[in-house]
Amino acid sequence: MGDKHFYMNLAIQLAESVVGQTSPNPAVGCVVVKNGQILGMGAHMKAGEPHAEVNALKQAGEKAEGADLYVTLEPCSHTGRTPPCADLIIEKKIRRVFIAGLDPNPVVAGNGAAKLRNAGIPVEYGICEQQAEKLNKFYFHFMKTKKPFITLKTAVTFDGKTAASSGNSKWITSDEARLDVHLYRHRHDAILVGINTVLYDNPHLTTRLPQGGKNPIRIVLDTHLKIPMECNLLNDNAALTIIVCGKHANKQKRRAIEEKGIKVKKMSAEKIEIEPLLDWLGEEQILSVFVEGGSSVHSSFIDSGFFQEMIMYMAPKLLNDGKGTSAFAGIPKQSLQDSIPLVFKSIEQIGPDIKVIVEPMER
Ligand SMILES: Nc1c(/N=C/[C@H](O)[C@H](O)[C@H](O)COP(=O)(O)O)[nH]c(=O)[nH]c1=O
Ligand SMILES: Nc1c(N[C@@H]2O[C@H](COP(=O)(O)O)[C@@H](O)[C@H]2O)[nH]c(=O)[nH]c1=O
Ligand SMILES: [Zn+2]
Repeated sequence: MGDKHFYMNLAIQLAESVVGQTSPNPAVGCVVVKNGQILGMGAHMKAGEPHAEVNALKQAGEKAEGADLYVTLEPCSHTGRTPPCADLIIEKKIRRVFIAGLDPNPVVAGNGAAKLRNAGIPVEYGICEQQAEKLNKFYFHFMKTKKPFITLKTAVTFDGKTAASSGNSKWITSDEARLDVHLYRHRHDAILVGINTVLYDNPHLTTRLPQGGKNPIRIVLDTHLKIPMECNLLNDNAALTIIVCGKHANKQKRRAIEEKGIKVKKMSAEKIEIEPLLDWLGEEQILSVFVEGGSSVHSSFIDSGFFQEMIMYMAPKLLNDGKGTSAFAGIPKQSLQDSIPLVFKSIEQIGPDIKVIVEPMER
């Protein structure tokens, strides 16, 4: 592995360590090297704080002059909440810049690299580009679509049920699988469930990992504001919570919920439609949403065509309950031709369960 890839992999590892905490900014890592000696390493810790290049160059100090700089995203050339990194790199007299990929943010895209070249600093890019892009797939998707990246997650028995006909669903999958789910909660900006999940499970929808983790914004789709006033989500103050309702939802109920400091988003239509919801979430700078169910919510995302990834945890349990809740409750289909083509991305065992990740096939 050439030394270019060695140092870019180190920068990617730095970026990987901060995934989940930099939104709405990308997770970025940077390494400053001269004569095979690492002079500085840095990552972007949090939106609004210094960028990865600033942190790495600070560590390198005056020795940065004539050094090489490896960074997992094209250095910014604009002043958002922080000054442009490209200018700092020029000021510090860096010799060469290596970047994994261009920044899809239209404000930056290519300008950072051009600014460096115009200042006489050669820029080479495309080093470990796929790995770096995968790291920031939420950010890249958002910059392209201005809508959040949607991950659907469901947990089913071997016969595809998410609950017995009694409504009971505790528990389908193992502690190990449920712990894996909390990693996704940490990495997504928001978690979303339907009102039935709230009525049946009274969930907290918080991230409970041994190492801690960030609680995502909690979103409940509740067209008629059926949410019980005494439920956990409205009373545990664990995270920013948004209840989404339809145009005709009861005004008194809306005010009562808002008095608890909970945001109520009233859509302009009677029912909650997915595309306008995603447009609004994008405007709110929410770049990724983990949709944890239930079946009717999953099906509305699937029938709308707005989902980028689906994770299914399957337990080695056979409920064999003909009236049990099926994982999906979409509109009736005439034939298999109407099924949605998927691509299996990975299949792995987690404890006694299996975890399958699929993506919709690009049409
Ligand atoms: N019933 C199961 C799941 N059920 C998932 C539902 O969304 C449930 O409301 C939440 O997990 C509630 O829990 P919390 O208070 O938010 O931690 N998910 C799983 O992965 N396995 C299962 O067995
Ligand atoms: N996080 C990051 C970059 N993020 C880029 O800068 C934008 C945010 O700018 P600001 O509001 O000033 O923080 C963000 O949308 C993305 O285009 N750029 C970099 O050079 N290095 C970094 O570490
Ligand atoms: Zn920057």
